Amino acid sequence: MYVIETNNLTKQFKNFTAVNNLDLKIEEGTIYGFLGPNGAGKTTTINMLTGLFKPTSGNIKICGEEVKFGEVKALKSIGFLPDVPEFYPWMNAYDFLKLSGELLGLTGKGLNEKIEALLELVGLKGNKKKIKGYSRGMKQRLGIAQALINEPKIIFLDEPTSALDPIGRREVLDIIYKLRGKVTVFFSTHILTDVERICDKVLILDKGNKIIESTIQELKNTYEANKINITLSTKDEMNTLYQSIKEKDWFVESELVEHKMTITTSDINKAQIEIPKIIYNENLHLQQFVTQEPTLEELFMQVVNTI
Ligand SMILES: Nc1ncnc2c1ncn2[C@@H]1O[C@H](COP(=O)(O)OP(=O)(O)OP(=O)(O)O)[C@@H](O)[C@H]1O
Repeated sequence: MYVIETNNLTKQFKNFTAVNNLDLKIEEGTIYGFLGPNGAGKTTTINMLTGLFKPTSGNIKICGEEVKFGEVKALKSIGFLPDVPEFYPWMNAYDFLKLSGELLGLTGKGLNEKIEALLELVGLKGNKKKIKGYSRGMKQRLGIAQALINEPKIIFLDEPTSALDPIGRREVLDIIYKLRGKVTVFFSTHILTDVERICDKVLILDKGNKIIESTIQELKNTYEANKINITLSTKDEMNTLYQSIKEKDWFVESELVEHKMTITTSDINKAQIEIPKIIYNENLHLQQFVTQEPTLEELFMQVVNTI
């Protein structure tokens, strides 16, 4: 069974289509990266999945239960951290989680134990500070704890790392990673390195359309490497190599820094065979020859530029 399933999910704002016929099938326990440039339709999709926006057409099932706008039944199994979470600044983390739990009908020792475990998970245990003194990263971590308080099967995190510095981002990603296999995490972002670090599966959305959905490795396999990094002994040797390859039909461009060169090629197989032959024939001293895997960023640009 899929924990999140949508068919032809569409949202129009007047004549503008923000999300277009989106089909999702997400398996339990997945860390799912929902990727797209600004304005792609990520927040609109999350708002429909969490019952905040009524879809124009299409349907949504959460844990097999149809999501009907205005009904909370299907939403009992989800937790949600919006892109701009709101807190009561005069409270501390414990009191805030206690209030959040009580609003969901949780009480007593069970709630207390849950709060302690969540504070431990998000690194805020024993922290007595008021939320108004929190950094953005601390607020996001508290927001994740709040999203988990009702022991949801799925949590939706809308751009949880976007406004954070590298340390704050790492802390949030580490928490998400710890949830792997226990909770399904649906996490939107436009930061590609975040996705690369923790996601099992990724979907790229652009202008409301699903462009691609796959594992990161499949994505990398689909989009072949097209760069080779070469290091020779000297800059002169590098110039010799450059003169020999610049007219080749597979040569696209090169970037030279001292005795290191990155070559972009239109035919990685030919380049991998011909460059070592040239190096051998010219008596050049090869120190390093590495085919560079495309980064997710390069893939993203290729994918998003194809339509
Ligand atoms: N209430 C609304 N009324 C009209 N247009 C809207 C509304 N909400 C969103 N849009 C438009 O729908 C498109 C998708 O917006 P959305 O916020 O879902 O994108 P996003 O992928 O979350 O972008 P970002 O990364 O910038 O948050 C945008 O062009 C936006 O201007």
